[in-house]
Amino acid sequence: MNKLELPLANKSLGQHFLKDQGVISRICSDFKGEAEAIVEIGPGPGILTESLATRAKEEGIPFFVIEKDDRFPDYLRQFIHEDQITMTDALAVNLSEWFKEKGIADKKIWLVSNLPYNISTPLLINFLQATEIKFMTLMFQKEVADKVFPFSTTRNFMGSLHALNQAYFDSALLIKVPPGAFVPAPKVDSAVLTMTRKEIPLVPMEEFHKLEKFLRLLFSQRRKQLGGMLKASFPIELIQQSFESINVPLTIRGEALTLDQVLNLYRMLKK
Ligand SMILES: C[S@@+](CC[C@H](N)C(=O)[O-])C[C@H]1O[C@@H](n2cnc3c(N)ncnc32)[C@H](O)[C@@H]1O
Repeated sequence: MNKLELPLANKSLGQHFLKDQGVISRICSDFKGEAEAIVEIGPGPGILTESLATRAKEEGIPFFVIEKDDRFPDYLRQFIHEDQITMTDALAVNLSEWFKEKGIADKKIWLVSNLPYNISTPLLINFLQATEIKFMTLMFQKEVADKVFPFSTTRNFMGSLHALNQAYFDSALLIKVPPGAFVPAPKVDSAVLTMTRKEIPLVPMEEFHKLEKFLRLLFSQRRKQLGGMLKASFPIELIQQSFESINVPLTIRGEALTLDQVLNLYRMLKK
């Protein structure tokens, strides 16, 4: 059968279709021999899905996708079976329940996505909390990738997304991707991160929301001195004591903290 022509991209669903074979094969060959099940979010017309389906078959491992755009099942059925496709809003899915339904909750799940950029951060936050996901290969807009895992600067550059991600995953840059690798070309550069869940999280998963809330506060005004900013939320003596114990002045700005310092502050100031 001839492959169906690519449909028109729907910008409101963040659709930019990958066309660069080099990028496609780098993504699809990540975590070879380690993943026990594959999940793709936002397969679209199946550009990554085709290679992922071949790999899943070769390795004899289950493969499922979640897509929101009703136009795509016809395309996806060229590569996978109807039962492997869930048509819904990925943001609304309780992933742990869904993994159970699919019979893959006890497998080491590898999640792959060329993310819809408009919702990449809330999706990532959901992925971090689904502990069945052990590996991720995710395409982000470069600026967002850089916040998750700062790779384009050599100086320390702490932020809330970076700290949250590093508490649960070890990350690295897999590949930078120029706009020309997609149709239609986005206005921004992109980057793919490869991420492995830490065996022991730096902060227990039960405290995820508490940590997230604390980090939002800590990095809410990046340019402000932390001591002054935190005064509105914590007693000054506690702030002084905490900063002394991690050996930083009250005048420090959030972005200059190390991950250890951020997490120690969290442990001392959490409510
Ligand atoms: C950047 S495109 C990637 C398409 C294809 N995987 C590729 O690599 O070329 C993002 C995909 O996510 C889908 N998408 C957008 N919002 C979604 C949502 N809330 N839930 C599930 N899929 C969504 C889009 O329809 C689109 O197929």
